[in-house]
Amino acid sequence: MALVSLTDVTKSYPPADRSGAPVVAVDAVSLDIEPGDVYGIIGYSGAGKSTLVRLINALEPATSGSITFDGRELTAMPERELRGVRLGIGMIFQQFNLFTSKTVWKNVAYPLTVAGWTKSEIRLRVDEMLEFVGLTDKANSYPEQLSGGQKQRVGIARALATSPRLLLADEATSALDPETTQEVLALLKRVNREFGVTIVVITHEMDVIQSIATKVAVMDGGRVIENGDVFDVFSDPQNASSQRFVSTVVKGVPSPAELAVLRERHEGRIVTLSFRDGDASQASVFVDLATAGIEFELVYGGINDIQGRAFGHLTLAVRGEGAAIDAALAKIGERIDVTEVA
Ligand SMILES: Nc1ncnc2c1ncn2[C@@H]1O[C@H](COP(=O)(O)OP(=O)(O)OP(=O)(O)O)[C@@H](O)[C@H]1O
Repeated sequence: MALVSLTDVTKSYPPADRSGAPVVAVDAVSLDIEPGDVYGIIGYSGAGKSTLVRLINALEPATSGSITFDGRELTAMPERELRGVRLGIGMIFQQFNLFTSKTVWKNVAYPLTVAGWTKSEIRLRVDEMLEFVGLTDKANSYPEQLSGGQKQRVGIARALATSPRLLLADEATSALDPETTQEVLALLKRVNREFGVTIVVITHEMDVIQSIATKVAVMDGGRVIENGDVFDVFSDPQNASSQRFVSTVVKGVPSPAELAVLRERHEGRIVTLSFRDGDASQASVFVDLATAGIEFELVYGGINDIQGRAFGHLTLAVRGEGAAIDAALAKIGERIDVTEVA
């Protein structure tokens, strides 16, 4: 059973002025987040990601549709019960949202105090969490004495202290430099693997999805326009907006401008070969070209690795006798996608 299930969920806000139309922030979204998923939700600013998060952690009611958490319908639940559900959901933020007047130790202890844990239980748990995030030596520091990465590690320790089943990370690495981002993402991977916590990662950065997510939903104008396994969406995005996001991290097919440069620099025909894990091997394709007496040169592209599975687009300049090239490309085209681009 899905841990979080959204069926046809819509959230609209009243118009800013009386003559305007309502703002549909989330539009007929259906999504299943399974236990153990690291589910990435990507979209540009205004796509509806933060609204979706507020619906999942029941901070706001949906206008229509159904949302279940662990099989329980949230939409009709009384506030007292919703509070219980929220305890099962941890949250981390772009700006960390730590209490600046409390030490690191007290920040992590806070949700446990609210949940009514005893002093000795709290002591054990806070020490355990600080050790997990590698900040035992910072227990008595204040947030302002920490780097951004350390602050987010405190945020993670605090969010996980009460052992939630779901962690919502809303642009949690957007304020961090690339190296610190990778450290925090590595920590989130451990949270997922070692504690079995399901994670929803909201971001506008595709490399965050590439590093950590197992599934991804692309949002645009309040709608989920594409979703599925990260490998499938990265290796074969179906939608123009998804293609734009993918192209920020995957060097794929050359753009028209890049193609013009390639054409100037290289003689012969230019073809793009698209490889996908499970298709023909690169070696067999190159053997086919060589046996047909075709000269070839790799001029653009690369191979990507998504969770141990490879895919990529290799653009070649090929030279040789026209009919021989046609025959070889036709033979290769039976096994992988071949696009003659110039
Ligand atoms: N409380 C609100 N009242 C009115 N309109 C809202 C409210 N919250 C969000 N919206 C509108 O809903 C749309 C989606 O906003 P949302 O913040 O969910 O997008 P987002 O993808 O999270 O963008 P960002 O990354 O900039 O936060 C926007 O047009 C926004 O102006």
